[in-house]
Amino acid sequence: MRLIIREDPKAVAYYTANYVRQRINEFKPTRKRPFVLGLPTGSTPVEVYWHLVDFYKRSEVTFRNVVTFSMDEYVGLPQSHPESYCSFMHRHLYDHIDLHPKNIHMLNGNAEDLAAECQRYEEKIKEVGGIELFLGGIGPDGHIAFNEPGSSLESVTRVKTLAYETVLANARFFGGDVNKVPKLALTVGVGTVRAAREVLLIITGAHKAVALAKCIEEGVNHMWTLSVVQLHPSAMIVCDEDATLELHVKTVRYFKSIEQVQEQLIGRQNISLKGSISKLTSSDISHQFSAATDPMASSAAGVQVDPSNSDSESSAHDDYSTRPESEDDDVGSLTDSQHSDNGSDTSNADMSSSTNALAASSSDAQCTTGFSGSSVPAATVGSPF
Ligand SMILES: N[C@@H]1[C@@H](O)[C@H](O)[C@@H](COP(=O)(O)O)O[C@@H]1O
Repeated sequence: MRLIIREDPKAVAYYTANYVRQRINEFKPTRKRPFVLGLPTGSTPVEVYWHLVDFYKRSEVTFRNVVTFSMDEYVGLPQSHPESYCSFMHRHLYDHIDLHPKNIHMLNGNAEDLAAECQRYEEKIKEVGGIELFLGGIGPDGHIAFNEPGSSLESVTRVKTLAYETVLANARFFGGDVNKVPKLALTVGVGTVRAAREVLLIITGAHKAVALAKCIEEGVNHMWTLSVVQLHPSAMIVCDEDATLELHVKTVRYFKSIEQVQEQLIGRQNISLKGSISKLTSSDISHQFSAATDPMASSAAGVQVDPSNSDSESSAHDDYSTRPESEDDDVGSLTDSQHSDNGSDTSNADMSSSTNALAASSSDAQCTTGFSGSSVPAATVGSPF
C-alpha cells in the first residue's frame, strides 16, 4: 500500500486528479479496451473532478474511451433530486467532459427490484472486464462507498442500511435535517472495491484521522471497512497532513521517506506511475551515490520533494508520462527490502525491517556496488529521522 501525504486538501485533489489523468493516458484506452473507472461522491472528490474537467478542457485527457461506475446511490430519492448521487456526478463531472452516455453506469435507487438492480450492476462490471481504477473516499467511521461498519469484507453490490453516524454526516447536504436523509442506499460492496485492479482512496481532514489510523495501523477488520486496502496488491491512499494526526510519527515518517528514496536514491525515471521499480541496475544506485557526493551534481541527483508544490508534482508526473508503460517490468537487481510482497512496489516494503527505508536502501547499495560509505550522507537524502 502506498500512503501519499500532501499538505492540504487542495494538494491532495491535484495529486489525485493528475494521477487519474496519467493512468488514463498511459493506459491508452480504445473502444474495445476501455479504461474502467470507479467513482465516488462526497465533498472530498469535488475538487478532483474540477481538475479532471480542467484537464479535459485543456485537451490533456479525453474520456472518450473511459467507462465509469459510481459507487453508490440513495434509495428512494428521485434521480433529479439535487442530492441524488446521479445529480451529483452529472453536476460535477459528467456534464463537462466527453464521456459517452452509454459508458456511464450508476445504480438506480428507484428500481422496482433493488436486489436485481444490484446484481445487474455486478454483471455489468464483469462484462466490461472489471474496474481498472477505483477511486474512493471514506466516511469518518472508515466506510468505503456505503459499506458501513460490520459490512462483510467479501460483500458485493447490495442494499445497505445507513449507520446513524453516516446519516448525521450527510445531513449537511439536506439542510441539516437528519429526517430528510434517506436511510437506505445501494452500494458496491467491499468485495467489489477489492476486485478492482487498483484502488485509490482520498482522505482529508482531522475528522477522518482516527479512521485512517484504524485502517492502516491496525488489523483488517469489518468494523473499519477501509482496512481491507491492506489486502489489496495495488492500493494507494492520498491524504492531507490533518488526516495523519492520529498516526504514529513513525508511520508518517516511513511513508514520507519512501518518496524521498524514490526521488533521491532510486531516481524518478526508474519508478513507474503505479510505484513499481523498473529496470534499475546496481550502477544506477551507484550513480546516485557518486552524483550525490559530488557537490556540483547533488542538486540534480537529490531533488527534494516539495509536497505542497503543485508544479513540482506536475513535472514529476510529466516525467512518468513520457516513459513507456512499465508497471509490470522486472524489478532488476534490488534487494528484498525494496520489494513489496507482490514483488513490485517499493512502498510495500516490510515496515518492521525497513522502518528507516533510507538506511535499508543504502545498505543494499553497499552490497551490490561496493560503496564503502557507512550510510547515505544525511545531506543527500534529507533524512527525516
Ligand atoms: N457514500 C459516500 C461515500 O462514498 C463518501 O466517501 C463519504 C464521504 O464524504 P465526504 O467526502 O463528504 O466526507 O460520503 C458518503 O458516505
